[in-house]
Amino acid sequence: MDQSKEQRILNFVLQNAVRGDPQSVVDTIDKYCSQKEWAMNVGDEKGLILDKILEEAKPSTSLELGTYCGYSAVRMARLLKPSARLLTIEFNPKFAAIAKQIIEFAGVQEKVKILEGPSEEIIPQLKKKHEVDTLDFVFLDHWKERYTPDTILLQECGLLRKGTVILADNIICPGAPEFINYIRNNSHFVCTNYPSHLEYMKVKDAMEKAVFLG
Ligand SMILES: O=c1[nH]cnc2c(O)c(F)c(-c3ccc(F)cc3)c(-c3ccc(F)cc3)c12
Ligand SMILES: [Mg+2]
Repeated sequence: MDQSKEQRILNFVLQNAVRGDPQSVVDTIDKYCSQKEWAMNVGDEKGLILDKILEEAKPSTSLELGTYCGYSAVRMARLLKPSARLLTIEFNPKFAAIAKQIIEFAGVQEKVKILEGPSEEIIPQLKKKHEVDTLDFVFLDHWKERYTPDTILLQECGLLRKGTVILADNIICPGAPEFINYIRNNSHFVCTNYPSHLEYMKVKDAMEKAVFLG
């Protein structure tokens, strides 16, 4: 059976990256996806914005919505302090299986837990089943139509605290206009826009940071 693009990305990592070196895994995926096959990783340019905002937040407990191949999970985990944890939710079981292998190859599996299933089902389980108190950092990078309902769900489940940082990818391309309208007109959030470009392309994109005020 023909290999999937995600399987080809995994194979390229296994053959070209350094086991246990998360930076080499990030660089190797960026090399493959910029030179061989485009893929929807946050990429190197927006990845630097993610790095800076994550380092400022110094989170103990982080949540990612949209694992895909694990690129941003590895990218974030490489910057987390040893006791910090990243939970990442992926709906597609094939993507989750690839991400598991890439996260393990990078050597960050102690910090990262992949939760397979729909975000609307898993978010309400985070406190009791996954022992989360509140979240310090949230990276929205799944389906744009879920950005707003999942942000509301996180609030309803008591998972946000004063100062929780939410960072959303793809604000321009493919765009999340409904989310932008919601979050910028919500007095419980302070928003900042970070113009950038679509991963591996010259197309304009942006990320939006929203800090929860409680
Ligand atoms: O779905 C996504 N999740 C997370 N990040 C994404 C991302 O960073 C992207 F750049 C794209 C994207 C944007 C432009 C394009 F032409 C193709 C794909 C998508 C996306 C959008 C619509 C789809 F039908 C499939 C994928 C995503
Ligand atoms: Mg994205």
